[in-house]
Amino acid sequence: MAKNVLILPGDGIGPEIVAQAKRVLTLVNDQFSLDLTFNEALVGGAAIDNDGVPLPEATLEAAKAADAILLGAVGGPKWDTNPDFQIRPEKGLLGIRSNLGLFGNLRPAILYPQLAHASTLKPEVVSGLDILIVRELTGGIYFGQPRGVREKECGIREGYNTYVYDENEIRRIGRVAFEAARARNKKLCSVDKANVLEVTVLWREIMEELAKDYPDVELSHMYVDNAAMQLVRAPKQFDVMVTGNMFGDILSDAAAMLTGSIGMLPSASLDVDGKGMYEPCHGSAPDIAGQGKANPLATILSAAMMLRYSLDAGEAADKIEAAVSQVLDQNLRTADIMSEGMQEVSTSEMGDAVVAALKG
Ligand SMILES: NC(=O)C1=CN([C@@H]2O[C@H](COP(=O)(O)OP(=O)(O)OC[C@H]3O[C@@H](n4cnc5c(N)ncnc54)[C@H](O)[C@@H]3O)[C@@H](O)[C@H]2O)C=CC1
Ligand SMILES: CC(C)CC(=O)C(=O)O
Ligand SMILES: [Mg+2]
Repeated sequence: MAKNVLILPGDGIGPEIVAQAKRVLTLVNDQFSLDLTFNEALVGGAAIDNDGVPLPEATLEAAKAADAILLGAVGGPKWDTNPDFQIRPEKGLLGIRSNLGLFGNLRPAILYPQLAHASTLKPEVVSGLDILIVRELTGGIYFGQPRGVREKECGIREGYNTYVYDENEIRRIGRVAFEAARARNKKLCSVDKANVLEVTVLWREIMEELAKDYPDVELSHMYVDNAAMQLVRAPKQFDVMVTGNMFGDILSDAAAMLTGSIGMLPSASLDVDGKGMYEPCHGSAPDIAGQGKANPLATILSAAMMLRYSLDAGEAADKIEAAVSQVLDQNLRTADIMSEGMQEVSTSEMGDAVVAALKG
């Protein structure tokens, strides 16, 4: 039966990187007779420009109807000064995540051995790195109410947000993380700030409670400030990390650099049934948009995750990941992962190389 993939290019480098991932998907669709169909819709700044809102009703309906979603990135300076905070590109992305219940964000940080020298960290610190950050995606301070900017009685303005998780939200992301750890090296580190924030005292308590169901998984806890430090000091001590929305956002960008570039880090955002949206961990990179400099590999690897997790096409996913490895073996590098002796290529040339490797 045909399966529909909704493509949301978004803003900045979004359309450039998604175009390369779509070429790859179109090719494996033929090679593996996957019977995929593709639709496209607007989200983020592109949707604000066209429809006046970052998440048009038609886009949300198409997202709900799709079997899987591939997103580029949203945002950019053009919309950053919009006085109505609801009419910001990022609200479009957050709206899809919450409306579709995509609470489970998997962000694997894997160092391709060919890129050991592209990382800003010493090769011996990062070589062989393979960690998974499990980030809660539809709760925490990014969604908590109340929020806003108000005026105090004295006339001074104050901004406020609410960091809130209920125990069910913690339990369901905890289960995702324990299951992932069970399928990997059976080590789970829960990251919190339980020395300061009550919400994360509860988080820690629920993780401990869940641990009783997973006696084969070794659970540890770490404060987020230490976790940020440990990630750059000795990242290979981690197997799976689980944390809330904001801490996961920050730690995964830090983890991205361990792999050589944020342009290498894919992600999956899954609901309770495993339906998902797939996107690179980075943003719309306005500083390099339109210049053919963006690394499309995180998006191509996100497409591979989509095939594996939502479209029952694990073999096609394996083939894409092998093709990415092959182009790195050919010494082809976009600017962000460029190092001495390598050949610098543009976004579309990197796409050409992956397509050529897939055609073998
Ligand atoms: N998922 C999403 O759609 C996200 C959107 N954003 C939005 O993106 C915009 C820019 O945010 P920034 O903080 O600058 O983060 P960013 O991730 O867009 O860029 C940070 C740095 O990494 C570089 N970079 C990012 N992706 C790259 C790639 N594929 N290849 C090569 N270099 C790459 C950029 O050139 C920039 O120097 C903002 O409007 C922000 O809100 C930020 C993060 C996630
Ligand atoms: C809404 C996004 C801008 C959040 C983000 O940075 C991310 O999901 O990585
Ligand atoms: Mg982020």
